[in-house]
Amino acid sequence: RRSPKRVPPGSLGIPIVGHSLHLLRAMRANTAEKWLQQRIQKYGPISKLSLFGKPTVFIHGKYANKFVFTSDSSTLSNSQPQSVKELLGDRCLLELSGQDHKRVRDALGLFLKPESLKSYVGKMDEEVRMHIATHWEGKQEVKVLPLMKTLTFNIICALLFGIERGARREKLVDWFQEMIEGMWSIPINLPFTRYNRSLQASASIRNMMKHLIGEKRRELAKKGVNPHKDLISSMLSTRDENNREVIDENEIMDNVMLVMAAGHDTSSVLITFLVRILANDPSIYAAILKEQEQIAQSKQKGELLTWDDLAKMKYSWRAAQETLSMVSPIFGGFRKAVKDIEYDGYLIPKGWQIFWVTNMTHMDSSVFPESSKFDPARFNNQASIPPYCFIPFGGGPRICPGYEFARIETLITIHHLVTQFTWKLLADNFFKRDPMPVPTEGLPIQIMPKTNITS
Ligand code: HEM
Repeated sequence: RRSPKRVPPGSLGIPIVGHSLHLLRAMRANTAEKWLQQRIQKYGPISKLSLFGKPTVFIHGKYANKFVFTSDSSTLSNSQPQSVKELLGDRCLLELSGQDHKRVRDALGLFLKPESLKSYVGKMDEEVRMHIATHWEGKQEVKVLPLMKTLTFNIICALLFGIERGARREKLVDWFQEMIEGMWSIPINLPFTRYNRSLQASASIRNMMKHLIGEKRRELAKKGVNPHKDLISSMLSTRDENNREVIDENEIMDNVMLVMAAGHDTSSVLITFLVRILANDPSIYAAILKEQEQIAQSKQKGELLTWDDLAKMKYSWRAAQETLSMVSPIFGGFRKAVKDIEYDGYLIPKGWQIFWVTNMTHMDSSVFPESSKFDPARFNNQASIPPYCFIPFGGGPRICPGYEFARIETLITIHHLVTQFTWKLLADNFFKRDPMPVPTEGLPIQIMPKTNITS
């Protein structure tokens, strides 16, 4: 019998740096899962290490996922590495717990719930058409990842924040890329560090956002303005029974930063890797094309897609889910022990981090047979997937609120790409994690428009 006072095996490494460099190096070589498997072989299923300046316990498997996603705020709080907290701010959803988390999440949820999203489908379709006309038509080669980041960022700016196209959006997209690259980094702020560059980008974004929030506030003061026309206006207008603002300006700022970062960098990865699969596997391409052509044929020329059309894209979404399973945009996450916790016979001391990893269960053959085979059919019967095993969007009360938003933009984009183009990869299949998956050279492809193929 183990003593309940014993912390898990492993070592905490050297102060501050700990194992962060090992993990980050393995992520860049795309061997992070192997690195974690080696830890499991050496120390067993639970082990201690030190990541991003904090003592950490690594746990995995379906019970670990359930523990992470369902423990309430008296046991676990959400905790991000110091770098994430500094870059996004300490009032963003990722840092809030209990009632505070619920209050802010409810306000965001107003915009991201399916009933609201139904009305965005046509607008999203317009953004995707405009993107393809500008960046794909007439081209022979494109780089998919940077283009998908531009597209998903434009969608977020237009639909959620009402930020017009132009210089402001373009500056923002560059700053966000710079900021996101330092999300998981050792928090040493010296002029030559990645962390320092990300902090500078974060400060520039905040400055611009401050002006934007001011503009929205002034607009709201005018008569007849719809207080729910975008996410910022809506958060500024949410009042309690005493007509006081429910979400203060710091919370608005930090959550705008979070939604912009979380909302575009993830979906762009999903669409990019789906494009990669379609280039590698003609049978998946053919099945998606069949489904999408049936929908295209049912529409007039130029008619926008609708919510009902999306409901017919069942196979396409299963292929997207399988892509998420194989290359999860989010590698994993952190929680913090609010008190001493006894977990599987070990002590997790108060204040320590808990590190969960997304695709440890996706790649577990006892849960997903032949897990390394790309097989969208495993999602035919969603109820057959055991709870807390397919977790690209997390789970429990913190499950990603942008799930539907991501589904809609992915399906609309894939609809237009497969019905208008075929493509061929121009680089190898390697990808690194930085911390998001980045394919070699951003996935350059040769594109052939459909009309040229048939003529
Ligand atoms: C393929 C696309 C996406 C993936 C794979 C993804 C994945 C995730 C994951 C794993 C989490 C963390 C869950 C946890 O800690 O338990 C999360 C949280 C979050 N995501 Fe997403 N996400 C995606 C798209 C989006 C979009 C489009 C938005 C917004 C428009 C969004 C907004 C958020 C927010 C605000 C949170 C924090 C939720 C909270 O702490 O309560 N995500 N996402």
